[in-house]
Amino acid sequence: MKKIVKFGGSSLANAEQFQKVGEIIRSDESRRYVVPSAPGKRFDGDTKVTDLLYKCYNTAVEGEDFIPILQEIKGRYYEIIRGLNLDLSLEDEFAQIEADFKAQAGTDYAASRGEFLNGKVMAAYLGYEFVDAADVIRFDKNGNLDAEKTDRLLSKKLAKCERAVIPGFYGAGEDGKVKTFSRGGSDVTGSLVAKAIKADLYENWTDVSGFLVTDPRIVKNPEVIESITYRELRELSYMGATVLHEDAIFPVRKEGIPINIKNTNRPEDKGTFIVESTCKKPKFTITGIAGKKGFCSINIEKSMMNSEVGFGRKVLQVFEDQGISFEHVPSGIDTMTVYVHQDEFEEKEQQVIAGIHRAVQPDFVEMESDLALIAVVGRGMKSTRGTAGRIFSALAHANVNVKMIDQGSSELNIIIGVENRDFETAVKAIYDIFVITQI
Ligand SMILES: Nc1ncnc2c1ncn2[C@@H]1O[C@H](COP(=O)(O)OP(=O)(O)O)[C@@H](O)[C@H]1O
Ligand SMILES: N[C@@H](CC(=O)OP(=O)(O)O)C(=O)O
Repeated sequence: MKKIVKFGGSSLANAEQFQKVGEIIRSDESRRYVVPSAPGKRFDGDTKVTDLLYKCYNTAVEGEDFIPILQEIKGRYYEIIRGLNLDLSLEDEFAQIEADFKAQAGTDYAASRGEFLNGKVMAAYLGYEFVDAADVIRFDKNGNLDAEKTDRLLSKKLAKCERAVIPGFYGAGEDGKVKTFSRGGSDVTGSLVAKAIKADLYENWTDVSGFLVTDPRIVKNPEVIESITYRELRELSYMGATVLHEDAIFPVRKEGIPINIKNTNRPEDKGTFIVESTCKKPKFTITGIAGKKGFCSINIEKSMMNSEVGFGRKVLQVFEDQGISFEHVPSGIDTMTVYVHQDEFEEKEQQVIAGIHRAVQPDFVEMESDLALIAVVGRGMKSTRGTAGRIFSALAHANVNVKMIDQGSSELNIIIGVENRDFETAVKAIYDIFVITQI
């Protein structure tokens, strides 16, 4: 039996958390490969080491004194080292980091040092071998993960390690330059390691007892999802359920390796199992609710749009030419609406509008910003009548105005657009109807 265990920043924020992690790993012989994140927040209002590193590096680039911030980061690691009574010095590593910051080694390199240093501490604490992710996780020249090469390098290296610590979040290009995944990317590293070692299980340890039906920052103590399919999870994590990085699913999904989300502070809780498929019926009609704020809609109207072959393609081409990806495109007979991320769209707004006018000569283009999208996801929805009806009556009761509805053809999810200010109310109302009152 081989398990890979990934611990998030909340599980490694200080020595006390490290001790819990140590106990978890030592209590099961098969927990042989460990992927740590950088130390996270120790308390509400604290700063993650990764954020301190970004700040420190930006200060260096601006030519200002970055040493006090670097000292603060060093303090975080020595607090852990001392608390664990480890005989470990990070002086050489910090001297190197200081020199590299002066030489402006890059933002990704800077951010990656959080995981690099925590990997060193973890390896010393457990007596496991340290494997630098820069040697085994490869990015191509466009900055995308080279999945095949990574798999080859990782499996070759780890075949020779009985027990190893591989820091999360980063790898390197062919030229050796360090590159990180997007935020939360240690989950992806865990998944890549799971695939490479053909793990029986990928345990992802965090500060909640599994994947919850909805975000605990919106609904107090939501129910835990016992089991969820990769497809459902992909929808939820893409739509903002931050507990697992949206790209962490692909490597393990190919191999059918289950992921178990577990709580470092309550290891006895079963957590959530993420699997390829399951005949277990979900406890409720829906599996989960997630959502994101900050979208913008561009509504295009033109009489007889329905008979103009190629209309949609021409409109979407304008977005493509500006490098903007679209989220949803609901359409009517003479209307078509494109939903995009507001931050991506705002700076190119006028070019897009001009482009649409040139491409399709619309009668009318109207925009609306500050919108939120909510995804209601569940494999059980397909076989249940009235799901959409229940959602909309709950939203009407909560006085939420629905701006857009999009039901995927898989019937796995329903996407609802609302105003940003109604977002939390809408999520609570949907949770209530399906989980609390169940009417
Ligand atoms: N549906 C959800 N289920 C569980 N946690 C969620 C969900 N949506 C958002 N979260 C948030 O995700 C957090 C865990 O992810 P993250 O902060 O990345 O943890 P870690 O530091 O362990 O990687 C939880 O503390 C919770 O606030
Ligand atoms: N430390 C990185 C990568 C990461 O995955 O962290 P965490 O596991 O704490 O979400 C970040 O803050 O983005």
